Amino acid sequence: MSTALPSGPRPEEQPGRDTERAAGARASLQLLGSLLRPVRGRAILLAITVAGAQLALASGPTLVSYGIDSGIPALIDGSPAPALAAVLGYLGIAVVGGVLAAETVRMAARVSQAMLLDLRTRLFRHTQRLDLEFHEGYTSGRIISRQTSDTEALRELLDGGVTTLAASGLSMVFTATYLLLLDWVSGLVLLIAIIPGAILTRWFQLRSRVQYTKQRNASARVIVRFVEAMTGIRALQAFRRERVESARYDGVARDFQRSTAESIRLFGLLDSGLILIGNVTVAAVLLVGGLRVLAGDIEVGVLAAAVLYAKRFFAPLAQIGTFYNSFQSAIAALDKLATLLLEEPTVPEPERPRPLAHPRGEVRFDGVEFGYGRGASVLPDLHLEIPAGQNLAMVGTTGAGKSTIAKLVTRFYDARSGSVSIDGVDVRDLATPDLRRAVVMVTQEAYLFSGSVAANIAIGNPTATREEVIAAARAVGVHEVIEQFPQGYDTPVDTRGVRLSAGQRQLVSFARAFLANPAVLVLDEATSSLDIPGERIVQQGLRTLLAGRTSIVIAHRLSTVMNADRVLVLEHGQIIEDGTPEELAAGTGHFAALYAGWQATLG
Ligand SMILES: Nc1ncnc2c1ncn2[C@@H]1O[C@H](COP(=O)(O)OP(=O)(O)OP(=O)(O)O)[C@@H](O)[C@H]1O
Repeated sequence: MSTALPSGPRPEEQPGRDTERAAGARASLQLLGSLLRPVRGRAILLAITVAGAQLALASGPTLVSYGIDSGIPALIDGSPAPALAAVLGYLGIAVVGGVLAAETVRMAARVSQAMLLDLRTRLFRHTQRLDLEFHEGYTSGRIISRQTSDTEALRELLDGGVTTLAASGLSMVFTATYLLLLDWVSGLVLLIAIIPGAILTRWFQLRSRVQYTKQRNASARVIVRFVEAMTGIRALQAFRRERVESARYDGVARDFQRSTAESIRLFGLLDSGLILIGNVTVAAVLLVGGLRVLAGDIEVGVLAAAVLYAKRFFAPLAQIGTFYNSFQSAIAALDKLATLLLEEPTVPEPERPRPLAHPRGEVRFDGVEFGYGRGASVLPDLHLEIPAGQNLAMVGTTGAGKSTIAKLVTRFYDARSGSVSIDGVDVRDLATPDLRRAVVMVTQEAYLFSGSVAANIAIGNPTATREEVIAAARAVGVHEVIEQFPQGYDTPVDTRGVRLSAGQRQLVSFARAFLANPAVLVLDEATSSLDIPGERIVQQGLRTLLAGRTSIVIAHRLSTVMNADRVLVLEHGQIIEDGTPEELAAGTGHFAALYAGWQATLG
């Protein structure tokens, strides 16, 4: 499994062509739309609540002006009702605004969490469905960031960002509107002040976009250095590279520190700039309003309200600026997620699958030509017939195409031309469950999922009873080993339970395959050298597993090869020798030389 994280801008982040961008934006919008659809009722209610809260809060200064201009004179005249109405009104909108604002947070969290849950499960199901070609090309580091940092970026935006942005925008619109209605001259002063505010915000956006990219890249480099050093810790310590690696890590960590400090400085400039513009606007409104009060054009209460409006107008701009980066990264994340969700498996399900109820296990390659992606041919023209029940061992130099043949039988990939068939049925015409029942692949890594040993074996056949699981373990010779674990078959195989040795893992994966009981077994034999008793047990288990079924084994051990019914020697995707092990060993070809070499090492 590759854990390499890309350094620098990832290919998907590099500027694409306009059409691709437009397609990406369309895909993003479609994804957002499809996530919103199930929660649209709640989202509309949320929008109404946000608008209601802002409308209520923005009416505060108007009530103040009413209180000053109408309430106080009436109070002096002995009528307290208008002043009381103003005070109670103000209290009322404070309560309504507060309640609605709190409700906004609660509702936004519910809407966003529902959308994110939907997105997360969709992502998991989708990436799980995608074929090996996709997974071999898409590094695990990237797939992890889709599920983590990208969904997190979206969460930040959906949880609070969108509502804050909407609330800020609405607050500015309502504030300006109220002021224009109350006194259009003061409103005009406010609108003029928008110009420097907008220029400053735009400047900040441009600078911060550059700075933010720098910061993200610097942060990615810190992670890459860390992951590389930790995954290569054995080599690092063995070759005493600690000092060199520390120096390299210090370098990237310092870069990250510098770019973060620069980002904070930019925020500081935006904030103080906006405060300055806000205060100058307040002074201008006060000056213009004061003169108008003196001239008798407006009342003092209106001036007070105008000053309050001017003060509250610029506050949300800083928030919009702060959210700009989150907004940017959420858009980028959405684009990447939408692109991933549009990936289609390159091995499609057949439209009209042909049944294969009782496979015998005859495998045929007819004129198969295959290469990865658009790359050169790995298998130029393969013809191969494996009768049902034959044990076939494949040997050959590295890169000869052995694993590729295995991946075509299991239909992890499709041939470019020609056909691969089982019992005369093209694998492309088999429904996935039929194919997976007929062909099982056991890989070198013998992957164990977290859970008990029994659960790991039962993956071969989820409907198997405990007796059947034990019988499978017995058959491949791992029963006694499992019995010795603290909780026997119920022992967890993760950090809470036992750590299985390489040989034990192989045996558990043999038991799993035995339980699956496929007609065709494809096996990439592990290269790991076991101690001799371990080796013998594994060999015995292997023999039981292979007995009575067709098997294609990428063989690394002489004993496996010599036990096979037939051996293929491959070179550059071509079969250069084909025969029984004895025949080939007695001949003068590649296998004979390989056999002689093996014999020599055995001493
Ligand atoms: N996912 C892939 N994408 C592109 N090329 C690949 C991929 N997997 C294998 N290849 C190429 O296909 C050729 C055959 O590889 P394959 O893994 O089938 O060889 P192999 O005989 O199994 O080798 P080994 O014994 O080293 O595992 C090699 O040239 C390899 O570089």
